[in-house]
Amino acid sequence: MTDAPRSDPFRLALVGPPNCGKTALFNALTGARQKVGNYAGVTVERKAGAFVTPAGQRIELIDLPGTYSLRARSPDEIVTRDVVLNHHPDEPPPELMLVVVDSVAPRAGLRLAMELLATGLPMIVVLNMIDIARHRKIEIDTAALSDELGVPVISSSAVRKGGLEMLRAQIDTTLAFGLPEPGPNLWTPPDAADLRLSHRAADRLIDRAITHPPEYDSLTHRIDRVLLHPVFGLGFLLVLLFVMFQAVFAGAAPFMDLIDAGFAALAETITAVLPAGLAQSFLTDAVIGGVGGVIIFLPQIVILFLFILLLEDLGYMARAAFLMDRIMGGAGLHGRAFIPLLSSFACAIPGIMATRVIDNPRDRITTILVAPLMTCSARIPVYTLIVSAFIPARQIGGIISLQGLVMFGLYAAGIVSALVVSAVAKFLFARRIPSPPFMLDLPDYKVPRPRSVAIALWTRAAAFLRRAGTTIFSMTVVIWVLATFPQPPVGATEPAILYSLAAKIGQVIEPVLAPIGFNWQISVALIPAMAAREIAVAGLATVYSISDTGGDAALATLLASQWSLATALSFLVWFIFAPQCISTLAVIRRETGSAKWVWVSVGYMFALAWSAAFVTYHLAVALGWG
Ligand SMILES: Nc1nc2c(ncn2[C@@H]2O[C@H](COP(=O)(O)OP(=O)(O)OP(=O)(O)O)[C@@H](O)[C@H]2O)c(=O)[nH]1
Ligand SMILES: [Mg+2]
Repeated sequence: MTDAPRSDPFRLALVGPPNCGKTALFNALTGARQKVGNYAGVTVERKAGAFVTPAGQRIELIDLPGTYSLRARSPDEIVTRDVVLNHHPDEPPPELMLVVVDSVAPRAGLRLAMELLATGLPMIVVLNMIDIARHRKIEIDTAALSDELGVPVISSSAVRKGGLEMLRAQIDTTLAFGLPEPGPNLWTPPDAADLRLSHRAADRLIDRAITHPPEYDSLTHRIDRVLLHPVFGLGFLLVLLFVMFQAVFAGAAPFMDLIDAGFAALAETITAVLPAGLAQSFLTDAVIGGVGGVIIFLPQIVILFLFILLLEDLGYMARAAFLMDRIMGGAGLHGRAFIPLLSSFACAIPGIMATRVIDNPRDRITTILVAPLMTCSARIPVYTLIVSAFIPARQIGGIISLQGLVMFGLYAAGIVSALVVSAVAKFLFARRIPSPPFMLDLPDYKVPRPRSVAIALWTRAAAFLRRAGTTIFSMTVVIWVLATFPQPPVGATEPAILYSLAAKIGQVIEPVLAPIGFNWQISVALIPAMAAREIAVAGLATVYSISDTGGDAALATLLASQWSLATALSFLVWFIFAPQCISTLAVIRRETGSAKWVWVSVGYMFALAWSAAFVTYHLAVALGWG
């Protein structure tokens, strides 16, 4: 037995099948705030954190994507395999594995534990979610499991107070006795027959050590009889999405008014205190008009994220994927594409990363190509601004807001075009290759915990505000400078902004965008908006408030008086398709490992954006909305 703690940290890794609570354990042990969710494939990257055991031993803990076997197929599983089998030359292998097993559905985890024994690495088997198992009166004989496997087996609950005590104590015990030298690595990729055999071995283990109460008609099964019903289930999903977008639009309105009033008061104070001039213009036009004009959308973004987080934690995501499988399959999308695409409603970047759960490279690339068409939260400010400026705030039938309906239509347009593009891609490239069958574990429903939802919501709201304070702010400053300088010559008769560099740049680009009804002000806002879509709003706000000499009219009012409905519609359609986000393109480059797919994305999306906007604009003009 060694007495003093080792000075350099021990390297421990969390390994286990998807959705067994590895990240929840990681967060609970290290105090990190990595994303957890009640569906398979939440973690797709390796993440490291640190903590100190009760005995004072420093630990470096690695959280890994879930996998059923080291015979990795999809890119996320390969991450796990490479850490466990030490395929990274510059990273030492883990010294101890914490093999996490879902106590309620232990088969996959126990089978994996048996497979991992062959790697020769020491391990502790952690029966997680023991709180649920106890609640269901599932009896687990950990001593028997430990005897059979020949390794320590303890139980834990990542979400209950005191649920980690045994795990911490066991880590100390294992380390105090000195880790055994890793045995020889005898692991070989199991084939189908090996897997069948080892599943049977896992079943024997379960028979010996785990007793289930007879006939447990769980709440999950009862709920699923309705929610997975081919007709009611799909109806429920549609109603749910509809309510979600109505809530995003209508529920946020009072809060947005409040923020708006706050900024208006601030602008008034500034105009009263500072003399008219560059400083006043910078603060009111760039900072308040531009950045403030984006921050106003925080309530909508928070409501959208709240819905997504609740659905993720409840365990509804995998059900929605199951319901959509037929429809998506018809469009040539893999069933596993659903969760990445739904995540893209928040932001295409995590959405594209989530495609790592798709093992077939062709299916994965198709999903990556269409993910940016889903309406990400950065489009919310753009859509809301134009919708509130041009669509009357009427109620249909007294309950459904017309503006909310148009928003819903914009989201639907993104979804439908993603389906069409993937169908075309399938038709062009892969007509004869059948898609493999879709298998996705349906997790048990879990009541979301308010604390973790609140933390996750705060993390996302903070990220939005940080973006407003950094990327959006700096781009807005650039636009303000361009729109302010050079200043008009003495005795100039035209509006000052027409002498600025921005006007000159806008006029150069205008010929390309004039056929789709865009003026030079829009052209000026679009280029910096490549850094983030919200900048289009901040940019328009800055340009229009610099040129607005009449006072402090809201941007929506200004736009309504300056743009035709045809231009507004064309602008909306442009933002459905245009690849206005450099970060997304960078992630496509990284995840596909080639610049080719970046060019394919940029090319098809700009082409689609321009032609769809062209058709929309001319159709609208023909209808007399020019
Ligand atoms: N009741 C209960 N819920 C838990 C426990 N551990 C995790 N959960 C929940 O189970 C779900 C899955 O947890 P994650 O930590 O995301 O699972 P994971 O193993 O990291 O999943 P992947 O990253 O997809 O492989 C989440 O909804 C957690 O809140 C537990 O001990 N008890
Ligand atoms: Mg995880």
